[in-house]
Amino acid sequence: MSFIQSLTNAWQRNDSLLCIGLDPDPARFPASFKGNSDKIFEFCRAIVDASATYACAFKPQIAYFAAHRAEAQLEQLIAYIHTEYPGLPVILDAKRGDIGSTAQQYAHEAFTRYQADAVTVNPYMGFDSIEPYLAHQDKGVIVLCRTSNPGGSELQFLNSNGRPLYQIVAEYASQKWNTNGQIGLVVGATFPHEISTVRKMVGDMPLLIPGIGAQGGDIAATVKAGRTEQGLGMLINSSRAILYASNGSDFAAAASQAARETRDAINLYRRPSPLN
Ligand SMILES: O=C(O)c1cc(=O)[nH]c(=O)n1[C@@H]1O[C@H](COP(=O)(O)O)[C@@H](O)[C@H]1O
Repeated sequence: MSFIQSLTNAWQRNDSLLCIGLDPDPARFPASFKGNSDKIFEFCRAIVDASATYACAFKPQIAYFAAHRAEAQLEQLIAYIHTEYPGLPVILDAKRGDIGSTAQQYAHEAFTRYQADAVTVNPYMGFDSIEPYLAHQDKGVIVLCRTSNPGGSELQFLNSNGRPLYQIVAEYASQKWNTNGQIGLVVGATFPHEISTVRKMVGDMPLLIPGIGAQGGDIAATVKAGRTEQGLGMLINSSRAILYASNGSDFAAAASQAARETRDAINLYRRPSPLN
């Protein structure tokens, strides 16, 4: 099944637009695991088991594994999610960007080594740096467009033929590059106005929207700006606010509660109503 099909099923099955980011930082683990990078899989497995029912996807961030020489634990984690929660997509957050021959290796890494269902990519080097990912035709390719960080504006808002550069990315991604329906875009929850602009430009294309929770993005404004007519179309990501909802022995229960509350807060605004 393609990434887009599994995502659409997961949106509906779990009644959720919440993507849970897996950014394991051993320094923030609860006391029994704290500082122990051999426990990354165990920590993430507890989070996954506690929160999968409230999620439409999981998004492990590769740096949090590679920095601790925990790539094998990342492989184990993605395999675990696929086995225990079949149909729930895993997005590898890698944000790679390189010349075609190297991008081919990065695509192999994401889709063959790690078996991810989708990957985040950086479009700065142009279409030939994205094309090798699209060769994996059932996989999703999620292109950075208007990122959540304040510094993103330095380049993404630069005037390009009368329009900010991020709009050119949205236009190329939706009209030139998306020949097989595999592409999504990253638009930060910290910029709801831009979410709304991108949504108008790209129809129902999936938007990965990080920036709620620890980065302070507003859930109501985000959902109203990004929702499609069907009340779908978004993967709204939260990582730290769920992973570290508690640093005590109740961390998994706290993550479960944070995930449920975040999913429910998102669902309040999924469909237009006289109140929203
Ligand atoms: O591609 C991403 O996932 C991403 C894009 C972006 O614009 N901003 C952003 O925060 N992210 C990632 O989303 C996650 C956000 O984490 P929290 O701020 O803890 O919810 C991190 O793993 C970031 O690397």
